[in-house]
Amino acid sequence: MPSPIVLVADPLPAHLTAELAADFDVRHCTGADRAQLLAAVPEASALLVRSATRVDQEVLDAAPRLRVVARAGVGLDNVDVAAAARAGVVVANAPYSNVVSVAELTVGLVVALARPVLPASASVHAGHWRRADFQGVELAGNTVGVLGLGKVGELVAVRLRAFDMRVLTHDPHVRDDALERTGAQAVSLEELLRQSDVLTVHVPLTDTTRGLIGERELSWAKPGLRLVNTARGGIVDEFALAQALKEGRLAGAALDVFEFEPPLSSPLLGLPGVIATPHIGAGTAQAQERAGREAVRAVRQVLTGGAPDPAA
Ligand SMILES: NC(=O)c1ccc[n+]([C@@H]2O[C@H](COP(=O)([O-])OP(=O)(O)OC[C@H]3O[C@@H](n4cnc5c(N)ncnc54)[C@H](O)[C@@H]3O)[C@@H](O)[C@H]2O)c1
Ligand SMILES: O=C(O)CC[C@@H](O)C(=O)O
Repeated sequence: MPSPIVLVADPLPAHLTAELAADFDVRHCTGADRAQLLAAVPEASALLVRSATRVDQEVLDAAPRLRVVARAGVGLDNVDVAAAARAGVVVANAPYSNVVSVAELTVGLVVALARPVLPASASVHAGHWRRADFQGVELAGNTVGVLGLGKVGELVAVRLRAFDMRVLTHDPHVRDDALERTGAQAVSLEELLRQSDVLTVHVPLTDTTRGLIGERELSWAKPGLRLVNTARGGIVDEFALAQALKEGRLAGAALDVFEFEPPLSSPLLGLPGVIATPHIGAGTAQAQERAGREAVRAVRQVLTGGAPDPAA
């Protein structure tokens, strides 16, 4: 009997896909366009993705043999989980694989907004020595608002408490034990914006969180707010954010994620005070290894008939 086909649609560590190739027919279509994906998927029993490949009804319809979609990462907004369930396809993600990496990048961005490290470095490289141009603010004593006190939000809160920041949170499903571990105080979304010097976004992108931080919410912002988003584009309205930055109501923003990636037409690109990174929250060797390993394990479990770990 021929080996089941495992289609690798986004880049994963090569040694992990090589391990799978010992037992399955592993085929790669990383960097493929939509038409190439649709052409490759009909034979596949398993599909391995990260955040770039959109697995929607059209892909599922084109894949009658598909038994598992394994997402090497946390967010499942690129997978139509309900459609997969209807088609009897297991969806598995790697919920703890990269949360430390995302939290560490977030803290780095919070620091980089408070102390203008990036423009100062560019200035020195350009041959200048302008110490007075790069005054920042201390984080100690500032208030950070953590929007979404889940796995990443909690790690960020604990790390920023160590900077002597006061931590507020807004999360409709917040658990008491998370509040205890972080020392965060739960407030409404409006109070979060009114009181925070730094707002950091850690909610998933869903129908209810799309546009959660828009014009109205930014009108509540404490003057000089600095905003960090390492969760998903689409949660923060990029046009409303750009307007608030241009009007000087916000002091800066750091974004690892954009509504459209790459964000070629984002109003935020080129704005002073904006730090932009190319969705690298999970971009560490350790996170990639863990996420890839969990995804590969899910594929193996489903294709060999073991009980799969459910997506979280
Ligand atoms: N930049 C990256 O590379 C990267 C990597 C990993 C995860 N992420 C993103 O980070 C997100 C968060 O990850 P996580 O592991 O902390 O998820 P999580 O599920 O553990 O936590 C999400 C939290 O958001 C809360 N929430 C949901 N709706 C809310 C709302 N309307 N207002 C306030 N809070 C709300 C939930 O109650 C939960 O506590 C992921 O969904 C993913 O999109 C990005
Ligand atoms: O594909 C990636 O590495 C990004 C993953 C990240 O956004 C996640 O949700 O886990």
